[in-house]
Amino acid sequence: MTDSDVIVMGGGAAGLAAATTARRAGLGVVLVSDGDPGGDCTFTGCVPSKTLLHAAARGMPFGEALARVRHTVARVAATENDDVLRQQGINVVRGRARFVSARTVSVDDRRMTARQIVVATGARPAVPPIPGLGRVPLLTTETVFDLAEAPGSLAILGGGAVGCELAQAFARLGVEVTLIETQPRVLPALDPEASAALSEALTEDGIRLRTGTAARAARMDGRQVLLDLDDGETVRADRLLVATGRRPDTHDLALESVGVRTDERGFVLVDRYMATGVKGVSAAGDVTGLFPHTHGAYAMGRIAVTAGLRRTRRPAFDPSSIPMVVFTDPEVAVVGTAERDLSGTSARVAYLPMTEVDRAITSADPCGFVKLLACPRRLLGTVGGGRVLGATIVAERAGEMIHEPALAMRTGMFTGRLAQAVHAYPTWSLAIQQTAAQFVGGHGGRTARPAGQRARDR
Ligand SMILES: Cc1cc2nc3c(=O)[nH]c(=O)nc-3n(C[C@H](O)[C@H](O)[C@H](O)COP(=O)(O)OP(=O)(O)OC[C@H]3O[C@@H](n4cnc5c(N)ncnc54)[C@H](O)[C@@H]3O)c2cc1C
Ligand SMILES: NC(=O)c1ccc[n+]([C@@H]2O[C@H](COP(=O)([O-])OP(=O)(O)OC[C@H]3O[C@@H](n4cnc5c(N)ncnc54)[C@H](O)[C@@H]3O)[C@@H](O)[C@H]2O)c1
Repeated sequence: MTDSDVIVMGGGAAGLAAATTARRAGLGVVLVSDGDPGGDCTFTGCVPSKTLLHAAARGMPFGEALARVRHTVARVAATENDDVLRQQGINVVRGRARFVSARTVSVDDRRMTARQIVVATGARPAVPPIPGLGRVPLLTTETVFDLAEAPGSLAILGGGAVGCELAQAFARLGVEVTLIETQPRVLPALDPEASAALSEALTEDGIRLRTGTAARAARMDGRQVLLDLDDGETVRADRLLVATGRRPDTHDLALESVGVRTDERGFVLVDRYMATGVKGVSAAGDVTGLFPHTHGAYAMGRIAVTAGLRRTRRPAFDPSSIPMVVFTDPEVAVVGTAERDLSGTSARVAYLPMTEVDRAITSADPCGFVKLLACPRRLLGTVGGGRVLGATIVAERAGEMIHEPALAMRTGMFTGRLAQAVHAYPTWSLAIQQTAAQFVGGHGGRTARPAGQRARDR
């Protein structure tokens, strides 16, 4: 029996953050990982997908692009492997962890106890119950980066972040891509204008978008996959990638035996301190379903440990000002509240198309926009432009630009400060200054409008 202060189940972003935070606090830590530390982000998520997008944008041949992916994954994995963790004093145990009690975990025939246990077991691709799909050799994000050669054609189910990013990467690598999304638009959870701008870009890349329709059956015809869609069309492709979301990896943890509650999809229920309600047991990362991105997983992993250490001023997880980015070209970046949730309120919207931003004009294709949302401040009203509630940016560098409004939100800044701060010319970020100026006077004839009201001039 091994005894320690903290046992972390899972070696992905959340688990690594929990383990390193605990170690830095001087605690004895056991990290149980059933695979190489790094998890989804390093091996099957962010790192391979961003490398593939980068290689595809530079016109690399498929074989070279996939070799680049393997090389990059190995490079990142080497920064967080067992040796690196052991040097930090983290005791890495390989195997699959399972609860024996709220203080005891088993890994194969080994038992370990700790005062605190962090569940950070992540999520796995979810495959929808489409008749015939079980008999089709499908790809998921766990296998797509292992392809030895380029398929001639690829059908992708799901137009979320994975579907859009990989559709563009494969299309630019010369693969004929059809993207099928049940909702009426790609990235259905985001601002409709962002979906429209990205749809245009994906279509320009030669991707066939089939939105607002579902596959009702899947079958093989020789070596090809056939998908019968609701609207009567049959999509034929050499390979099929399923990117329809993820399910939590909790089925064999014996959570119920220790009283840890899950929602109807199996995600672990936690409060804002990442506590499960069972004393000493917390959870972090994708397994909670709260904010399924690496930086969210890191933040949750840190909080799961630090909140357990402190009685007062406990850090809490607050995703309201954490940005997320879809790394397509153009990038789509979002933080905070969306315009559709502000209709009928006193919130105002400032909008600037990239066709009016000099840096975008100097690039080949000035597509996209910046949209900032702000509301009056208590007692002060719209003085100083109010405070920032959210932003959606579609632009070549949207992923970098989004952090300025995110910081404004996090620090409760007056929106007008973004307009006052002199930005360098001609940067992409200058678009933030120009958009913010619409809350405090105007810019280029544009002023902020009430949320939910369509602008006359796009
Ligand atoms: C294709 C793709 C691209 C993505 N791109 C981005 C991006 O660009 N930016 C971004 O922020 N996010 C991105 N994400 C999301 C990001 O990868 C995840 O949000 C993040 O990796 C979640 O980390 P986690 O630690 O919660 O879970 P995971 O990384 O899944 O880690 C959980 C680990 O626990 C292990 N495990 C499971 N059960 C047990 C057990 N019983 N015992 C021991 N170990 C166990 C698992 O094998 C895994 O290694 C992407 C995801 C995908 C699929
Ligand atoms: N850049 C990033 O931060 C990034 C990139 C990729 C993935 N991720 C994360 O990884 C996770 C998985 O991404 P994802 O894109 O698979 O999930 P998702 O939930 O973001 O998107 C899944 C999409 O599939 C659609 N869908 C569901 N069932 C379908 C069906 N039967 N046929 C066609 N479409 C269907 C949904 O409407 C949705 O648009 C998400 O949590 C995502 O946030 C993040």
